[in-house]
Amino acid sequence: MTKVLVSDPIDQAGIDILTQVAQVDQKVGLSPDQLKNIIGEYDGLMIRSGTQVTSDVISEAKKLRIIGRAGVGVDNVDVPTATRKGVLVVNSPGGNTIAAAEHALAMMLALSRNIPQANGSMFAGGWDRKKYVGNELYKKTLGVVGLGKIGSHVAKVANAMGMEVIGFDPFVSNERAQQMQVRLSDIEELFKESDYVTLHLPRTPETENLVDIDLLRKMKPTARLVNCARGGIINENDLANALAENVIQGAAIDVYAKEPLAENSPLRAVKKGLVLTPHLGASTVEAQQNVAIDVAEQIRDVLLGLPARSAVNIPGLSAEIMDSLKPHLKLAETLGLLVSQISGGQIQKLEVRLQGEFAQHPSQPLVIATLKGLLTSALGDKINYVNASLEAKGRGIDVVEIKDELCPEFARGSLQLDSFSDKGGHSVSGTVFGDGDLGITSIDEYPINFVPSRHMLFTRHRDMPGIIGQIGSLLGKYNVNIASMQVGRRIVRGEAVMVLSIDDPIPSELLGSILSMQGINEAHSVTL
Ligand SMILES: NC(=O)C1=CN([C@@H]2O[C@H](COP(=O)(O)OP(=O)(O)OC[C@H]3O[C@@H](n4cnc5c(N)ncnc54)[C@H](O)[C@@H]3O)[C@@H](O)[C@H]2O)C=CC1
Ligand SMILES: O=C(O)CCC(=O)C(=O)O
Repeated sequence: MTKVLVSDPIDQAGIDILTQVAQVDQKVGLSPDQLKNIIGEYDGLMIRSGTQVTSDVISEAKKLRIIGRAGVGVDNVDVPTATRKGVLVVNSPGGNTIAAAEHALAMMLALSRNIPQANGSMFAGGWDRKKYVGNELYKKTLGVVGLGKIGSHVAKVANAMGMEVIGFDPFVSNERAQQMQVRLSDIEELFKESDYVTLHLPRTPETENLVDIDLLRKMKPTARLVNCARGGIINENDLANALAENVIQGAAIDVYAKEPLAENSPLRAVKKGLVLTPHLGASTVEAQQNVAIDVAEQIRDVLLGLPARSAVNIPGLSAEIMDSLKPHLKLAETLGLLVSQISGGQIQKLEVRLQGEFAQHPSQPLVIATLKGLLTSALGDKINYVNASLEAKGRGIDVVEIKDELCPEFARGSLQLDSFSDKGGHSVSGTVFGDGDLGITSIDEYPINFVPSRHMLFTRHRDMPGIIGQIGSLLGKYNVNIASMQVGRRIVRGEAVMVLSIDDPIPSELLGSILSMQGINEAHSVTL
């Protein structure tokens, strides 16, 4: 029975999708040890930001295939460990964009008009109109740090509200910034010039403590800072001190270095100018439905053997790409399997030659599929699209990609793998026909033409009368049925290759007998 654990509160729409394919256990609030103890039972795990999926947890997983994060940030998942274990990590990159952007805008407005303070005072019996005079956003300068999905929506709304928007994002071009009506600046200038600064970048080793007391001191004393991105980007002690010393006028914070925020956090002791929310950026009914559906559908698909839309740890391999490249990926995997089984040694280098149509597609998925095929004989079902590149790297396989847009021989181009091992080199190539069928078109540069089948016998032998008949008789003796045969050679009576499609695998004793025949240079049993 396929089982999925849901360990954070997830909208029912997502649970309904998961129950189409799995038994769904909802266990919210598990301690790290409790999660470790039960994770072994599950094929899928669905979380929000509350569950810490540490390397210890992933190490205890026995059959986990997918971790689905109903949201954007995957900083609560040890993605490198998941990748090493071949566990797919998926998220919902766009499901809560609007919710998070609107929360940041709400925080700016709440700060400018003292709404939380005025509200508190009203419920305490007060009526203070002088104390809570605020500022308008109109004509003020907003600095947006991180101009991705959320940052660009904030910029759009801010522009519409009459703000001047400047931005800092090292990965955004001037053209893109112009489209967003954002003037790019460096980070120090942005902090200096802005009346409001809002953060919309990920937490990474580079962005941790990015906003410290030095940067805060660059801000205007009237400036306000909003963080609805990730905790840890702002140094919380520095922010508390900056507010206490009137270095800046205010801040609104939704996310914290450690969540839930500790009771004795210096932020909780700040007396004025600070608005805090408990990581509510994505907490709208709409966003929670969006992310639950988006991620549950991906978990369902992966458990059914289909690709995921937003895989975090197989970049460049979206469901759309996998769908459009289906036969090409199948060919890449098949050639990888084939070359690994005829190589016979420890492969040290693999050249992946993409020609014609193959060179026009993104190469990364095709290379990953090749490596998956190449390592399947050694690793069985432990190898998949998630960990294939990492496993190949770990085994010291040097992968070289060669692209050639021309391919005069085959209308749809061709893919060739050249492997180099301690036992010498081998080469296989193939193509995809118009109807999506696969064809193997050469082995060790001998032209050949066959449709790959589950079991095959491959030989390199002297091209001389009687040798093929002898192999046929031996197969008959072992009751191995031949489905089809293909022979390729370059010189008459020189060396030739033969591929037999057979109905059953070749027993090792039979392979030994074939290898001991006169004129046989190599024989390999291949299973795809
Ligand atoms: N408070 C909440 O509940 C939510 C928080 N988030 C967080 O919001 C942040 C932004 O999310 P999205 O816009 O969806 O991501 P995104 O990936 O679309 O955009 C992030 C942007 O940050 C930029 N960036 C990366 N490093 C940078 C640096 N050192 N300086 C400046 N810019 C840098 C990237 O180039 C990218 O354009 C993420 O940290 C995400 O986890 C997202 C949803 C809800
Ligand atoms: O799941 C949540 O509520 C947090 C959302 C969030 O921070 C994210 O999507 O990155």
